[in-house]
Amino acid sequence: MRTAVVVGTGLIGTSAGLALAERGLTVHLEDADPDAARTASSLGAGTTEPADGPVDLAIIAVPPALVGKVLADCQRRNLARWYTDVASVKAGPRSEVVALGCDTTRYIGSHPMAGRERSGPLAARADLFEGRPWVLTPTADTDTETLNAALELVALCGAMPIVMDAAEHDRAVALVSHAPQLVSSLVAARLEHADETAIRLSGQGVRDVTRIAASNPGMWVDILSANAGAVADVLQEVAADLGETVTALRALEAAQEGERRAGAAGIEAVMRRGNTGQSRIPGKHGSPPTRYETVAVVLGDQPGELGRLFGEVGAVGVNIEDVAIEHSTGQQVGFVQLSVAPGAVGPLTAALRSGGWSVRD
Ligand SMILES: NC(=O)c1ccc[n+]([C@@H]2O[C@H](COP(=O)([O-])OP(=O)(O)OC[C@H]3O[C@@H](n4cnc5c(N)ncnc54)[C@H](O)[C@@H]3O)[C@@H](O)[C@H]2O)c1
Ligand SMILES: O=C(O)C(=O)C[C@]1(C(=O)O)C=C[C@@H](O)C=C1
Repeated sequence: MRTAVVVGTGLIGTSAGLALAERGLTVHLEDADPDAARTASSLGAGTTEPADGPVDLAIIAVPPALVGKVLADCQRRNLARWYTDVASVKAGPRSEVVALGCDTTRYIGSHPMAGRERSGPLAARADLFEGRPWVLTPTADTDTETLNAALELVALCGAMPIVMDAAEHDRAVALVSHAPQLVSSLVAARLEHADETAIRLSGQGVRDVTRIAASNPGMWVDILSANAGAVADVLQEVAADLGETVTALRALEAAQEGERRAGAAGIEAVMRRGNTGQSRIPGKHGSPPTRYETVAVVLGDQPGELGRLFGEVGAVGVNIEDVAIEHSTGQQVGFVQLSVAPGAVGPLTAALRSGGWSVRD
């Protein structure tokens, strides 16, 4: 595979573009929002120039409810030889693809089990998929060549392919992704009106449990709408466990020692079941996660500054692994924090300073 087009250059599409471009593929970028495609391109994920003929693989990285419509449009434009999508649910998009009369021999559903609580191209990173499972959902009519193209995509992104049936996939992710997302949101929702004195004490525990509560609500309504029954089944079991846990906690406050002992046993049981469940979660396969360091650049609030900065970083030959932008209220400047490999900090700082950029110590 030598050429690809990414349709939808948000978090996942841009991360895939970065990984493929890093491995020497020519990647074309498209998005309904031209700014998103331009930003992805300035990060090094590919070009916004259209391809001059069909590419090898089209990667459709749009919200789940749009997969069918976007695939039909891409096939009508003969954008690629093979097509895949990366949506977090698989059965719903597949039904729409069939209903819209798409060529299913050249399409395979897929889902990288890697992501972040942030959306958009600026949250993308080239190593997002490294060592992660990437589900492929071929059907009887999927051409072998289509499956092979998807397997090559997974390998190029450093992920681990797992072939599954779409419905089986959706039941599995209800348990390991969709219900945990809602539980995280529910825990974080308790903080909404909490007293500031309590919030100030937040340590790593609550941060770990609520990280994904920062996720995009619109995208999750889309995902959960396509898997509501399976997620409700998991949450109903969680609710039953919660009910028993509340009863056990109330018993811990009882006057009678026997009742208190029963309460302690109930809490210990749920903690032990949690230990067992947690110990079953496999570690990240493949290479250990890379550690990055930050280079903080002061940016004037003028159009095109961000693109100019990314261009200069690219010219120095440094990969931007992550970006955070902080605007100072009432000031015409912002700070851009570029995450880069530790070895790149010195040369990048020197190059940017000599190019007239203000880099914070
Ligand atoms: N966020 C995650 O953690 C994660 C992980 C794995 C898979 N996914 C799946 O990947 C897909 C993309 O998610 P994301 O997190 O990258 O979202 P995102 O919001 O960061 O990006 C989605 C992009 O799609 C674009 N888009 C919308 N409609 C379009 C259209 N008709 N044509 C072209 N572009 C269009 C948007 O402008 C946006 O740039 C979703 O299907 C999601 O379920 C997400
Ligand atoms: O780690 C995160 O922030 C995620 O959102 C990742 C996560 C997950 O639940 O593991 C979320 C949804 C995607 O479909 C795949 C991955």
